[in-house]
Amino acid sequence: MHPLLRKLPLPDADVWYAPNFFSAAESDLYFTQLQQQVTWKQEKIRMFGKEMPLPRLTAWYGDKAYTYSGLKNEPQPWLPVLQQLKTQVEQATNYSYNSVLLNLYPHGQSSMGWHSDDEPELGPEPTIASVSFGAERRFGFKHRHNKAQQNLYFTLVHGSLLLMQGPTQRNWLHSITKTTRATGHRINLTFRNILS
Ligand SMILES: O=C(O)CCC(=O)C(=O)O
Ligand SMILES: [Fe+2]
Repeated sequence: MHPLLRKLPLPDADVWYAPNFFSAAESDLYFTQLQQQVTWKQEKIRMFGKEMPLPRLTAWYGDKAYTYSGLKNEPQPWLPVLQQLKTQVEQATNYSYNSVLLNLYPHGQSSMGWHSDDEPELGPEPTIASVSFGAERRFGFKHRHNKAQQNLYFTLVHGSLLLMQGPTQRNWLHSITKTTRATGHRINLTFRNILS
């Protein structure tokens, strides 16, 4: 494992975190490039028979289509900046990815509800590498089976790398919680490998 990645204390999981995976200068540059070059979309999902805008902007790049939150995502072709990030993340995590989901959270009320990345096309024990730039946000973990296990929260900082693998998705949900604090833009990328 890359020396900057430290194992987080979650039972029944395999989660690693490197707060300063990218330097400050590198992170600032990536943040600006991603904000400007990515084609960000405001997607809608059907919930309880109603069309609801997702509480964040998203983009999907890579080699394969993917169904997420009930949406069929047709991929856009890789951008050089995304390919460069992918290579760095692949070297650090010793794994290869063929897709990336990007999320842009414009303010503190922009969020992601509790979910697992457990779609069948990710396989039984998906490896997911998550990179964050911009504003710091709280990332929550909730155990799916053990009600006595309290939720655990970590702050994902500018230039950080989070790696979730093994039984993590089977045993835990995760989320980005809302905050009433004034918060700037945050960009997150989750690199995934879609099986065919
Ligand atoms: O923004 C984040 O850190 C979480 C993203 C996430 O969980 C996802 O895209 O599935
Ligand atoms: Fe997720």
